[in-house]
Amino acid sequence: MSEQLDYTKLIEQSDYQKKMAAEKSVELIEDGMIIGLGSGSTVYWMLKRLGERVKEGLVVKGIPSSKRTAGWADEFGIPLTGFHEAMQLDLAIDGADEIDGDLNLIKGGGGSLVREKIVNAAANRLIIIADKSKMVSHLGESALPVEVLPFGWEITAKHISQLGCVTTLRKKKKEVFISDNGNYILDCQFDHIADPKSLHESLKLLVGVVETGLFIGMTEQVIIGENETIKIIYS
Ligand SMILES: O=C(CO)[C@H](O)[C@H](O)COP(=O)(O)O
Repeated sequence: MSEQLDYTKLIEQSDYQKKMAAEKSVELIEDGMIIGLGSGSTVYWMLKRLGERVKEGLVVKGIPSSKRTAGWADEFGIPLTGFHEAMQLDLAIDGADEIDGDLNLIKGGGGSLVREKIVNAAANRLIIIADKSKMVSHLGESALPVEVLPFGWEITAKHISQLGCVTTLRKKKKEVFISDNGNYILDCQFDHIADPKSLHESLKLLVGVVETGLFIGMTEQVIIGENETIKIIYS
């Protein structure tokens, strides 16, 4: 019974930290900006707060990095646009699964890594929001998501595993998970990612690989919710 209670408390605590970091990030949004809208549960809180500011009169447009984010933005009244209207974004705000000391990231836990990378790369500044559990000394504690074409995914998985990992085809409710782009995700568990940049480059050379969840040298600032406080880390 007490174990059950502790577990519930932990969930609530990490959610609270995500909300604090997310709300802090919305302070960086100014009138007239085009914003890259990331994906995930931390971004949910950012969208909720941004929606409140839009209702108060803030004029912004967002480019969503997933269908789910587009749905939430709609729900909160945040106007959306696309790259046909804006090729350069003022700011992107996104979550992460792991963040190392150089602010390199693993992303794609929610399966939106390709669109997230396109949106984040088009932004002048990338702000990452997270709870403190996401900070790691080295990337690779959790599996690295890699989006691959469905055709021949088995052979792509074999080539990826030859780089020194165990690959698992992502499933959701026993069905193969399909990304917003109609592709598969391979979750690749390495012992330790010693050199994230060269791993990313090696993966990108493999036919069938669409994109990796390694986001190297893109982050300007990380906002971490830590218990009752906020920690900001600059690159
Ligand atoms: O990369 C992502 C989705 O593809 C998310 O940003 C990442 O998984 C973090 O999610 P959460 O905020 O729910 O912890």
